[in-house]
Amino acid sequence: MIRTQALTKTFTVASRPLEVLKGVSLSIDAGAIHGIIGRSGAGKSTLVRCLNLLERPTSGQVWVGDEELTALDPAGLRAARHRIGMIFQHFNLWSSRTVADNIALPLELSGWARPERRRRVAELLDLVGLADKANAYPSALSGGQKQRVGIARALATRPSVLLCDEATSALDPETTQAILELLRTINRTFKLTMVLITHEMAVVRTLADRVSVLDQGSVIEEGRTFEVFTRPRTALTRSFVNEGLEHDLPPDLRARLRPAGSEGNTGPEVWHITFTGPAANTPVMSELVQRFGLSLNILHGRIETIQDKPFGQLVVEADGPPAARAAALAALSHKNLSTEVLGHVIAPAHAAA
Ligand SMILES: Nc1ncnc2c1ncn2[C@@H]1O[C@H](COP(=O)(O)OP(=O)(O)OP(=O)(O)O)[C@@H](O)[C@H]1O
Repeated sequence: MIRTQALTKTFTVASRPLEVLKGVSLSIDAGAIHGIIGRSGAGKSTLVRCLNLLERPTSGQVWVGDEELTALDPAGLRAARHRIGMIFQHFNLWSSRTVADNIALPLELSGWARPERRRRVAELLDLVGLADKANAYPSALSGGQKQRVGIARALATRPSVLLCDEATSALDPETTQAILELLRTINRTFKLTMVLITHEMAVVRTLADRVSVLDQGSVIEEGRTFEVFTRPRTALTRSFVNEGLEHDLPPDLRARLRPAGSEGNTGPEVWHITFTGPAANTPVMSELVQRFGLSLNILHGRIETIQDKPFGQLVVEADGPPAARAAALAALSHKNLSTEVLGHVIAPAHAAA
């Protein structure tokens, strides 16, 4: 449904070229929800704005359906944009228009007659649960309600694609969940293809079928969300997946944690083990103790779900001779468990020094 080929975008900032997208090729199936994650400044917003040509790429092509948007004339592009909805972090509603009139705007622009507009707006208000707010003004709505209006407006002309630029970043966690559920329902009911740009990993975990990781204008990792999150291949993706993990460690231990491989690595190590599939049902920990004579101290554990599939994460402090630890890590890898050495723990006296 959406394809980009070697997309580049260079801005000119203070008379100097700033290369923000460096050859991005994406392919997103019809009906899929595709997440794009990356650090601030990675180029996510620029990329999503290039998908509907709000931003014209410097080079490369964009297709939506069978149509190459980058080859269209202005009239063709205006027509194509009716098939691509977009929602924004700050909703972008017209404050002087009522909720119903905000939703009707794209219908007016594409020439719908008044009776059809009225019918379509009523349908959309029902869909997003705001039938009783038709005549309210945006200033009288909560953030979640404003985003519901944004979603209704984006869907007004029955697009086949919905672009979501940080759609829940301005909302509290509870409202975020409600909006994500609405987006999921819309995706399933209308088989709408969605692109989610976000820095919130929970959003991607909950909704996205696939995810691309953008770093300094290039896609460095792409795959099914479950695979990318349970087996990250790059350090950047690992840091997204492990977000918050270090904060869940006991403060005393966190203060004594040093990077793996740094000097004085004689103390216990801290391992982060991710359990997926059949291995989650085997007594892995007791095997490590019995077979390798390790002493294991469980520091933190959590079960998360990605699109309703559970996976476990365990952080343990592993003590024992280096050879036994290495053998245990090899055994974990043999069981197809993903293990990362987060670091080693130095003695309290050492840390004080
Ligand atoms: N219109 C523009 N003119 C000049 N520079 C721009 C323009 N739009 C974006 N940039 C620059 O491009 C880079 C990428 O910005 P972009 O907003 O795409 O990143 P992002 O990954 O969405 O970041 P964030 O998560 O912080 O929104 C930044 O350095 C930004 O300053």
